[in-house]
Amino acid sequence: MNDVELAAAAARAAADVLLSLRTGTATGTALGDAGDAAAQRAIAALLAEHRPDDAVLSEEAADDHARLTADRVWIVDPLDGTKEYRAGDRHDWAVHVALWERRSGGRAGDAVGDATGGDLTVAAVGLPALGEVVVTDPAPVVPPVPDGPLRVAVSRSRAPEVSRAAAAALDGVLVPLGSAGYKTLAVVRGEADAYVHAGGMHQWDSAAPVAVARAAGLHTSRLDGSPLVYNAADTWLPDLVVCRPELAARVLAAVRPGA
Ligand SMILES: Nc1ncnc2c1ncn2[C@@H]1O[C@H](COP(=O)(O)O)[C@@H](OP(=O)(O)O)[C@H]1O
Ligand SMILES: [Mg+2]
Repeated sequence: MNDVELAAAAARAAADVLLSLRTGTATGTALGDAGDAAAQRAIAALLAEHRPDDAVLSEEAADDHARLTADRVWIVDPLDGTKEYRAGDRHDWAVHVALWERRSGGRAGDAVGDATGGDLTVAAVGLPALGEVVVTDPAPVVPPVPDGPLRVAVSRSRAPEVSRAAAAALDGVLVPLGSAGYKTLAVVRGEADAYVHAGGMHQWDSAAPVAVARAAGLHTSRLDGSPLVYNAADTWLPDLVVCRPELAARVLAAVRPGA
């Protein structure tokens, strides 16, 4: 099994346990907690079996700083959009499995290009409620823009002000959705044209979806236009823009800090 096949298998394994828990008796917070834990176990077991020497950074496990000197680090969010998952009848939640690899010659703290000496290389994002797993290879093909106003995906529970600025700059409309993975994949799958977030997030919330979005040819960056850096010591990665490349200049002009 190569890396992308492993990422997809891990996302599928997590999707299976999450879907099966959702048809059981647990509801609300108990369902969210059970889902987080079961999806973490499913992914961790596959990674440990097939890549025992790789490091892992997961929302649901202690952060082992050995990852900072490792050559290969899986960045995992076993269940992104926990609120939407536990709502029971929503489809906007996701499973994130990404691989970060050190560039040849890249050192910890390397300041060249990406500040961590490496970057995301492979990923799978599971959209269990849709029965889909979207991967970096084969790269997804973004459908053409449909007629109608441009659509900016935004957190349904904490919509940042900059998302409104982006929608205004595009003469577009806001589409409130849960899960950073689902919103990024909404742009990949042509349900939205941009996704703008600010105010807080961690590396695992965006790593796998951003890798898939990059593979699909979409623009991905921080609000200030700088690259999204993964496997940094601090897991906090608080803002991002994912959009069709032809919209990037207009979106960034509207959301840049101080704009
Ligand atoms: N201000 C913030 N601080 C920390 N995490 C945030 C955040 N805003 C969003 N997130 C995280 O990003 C993911 C998507 O959020 P949203 O659905 O609001 O867009 C969620 O991940 P989890 O569901 O894995 O916790 C959420 O917890
Ligand atoms: Mg998350």
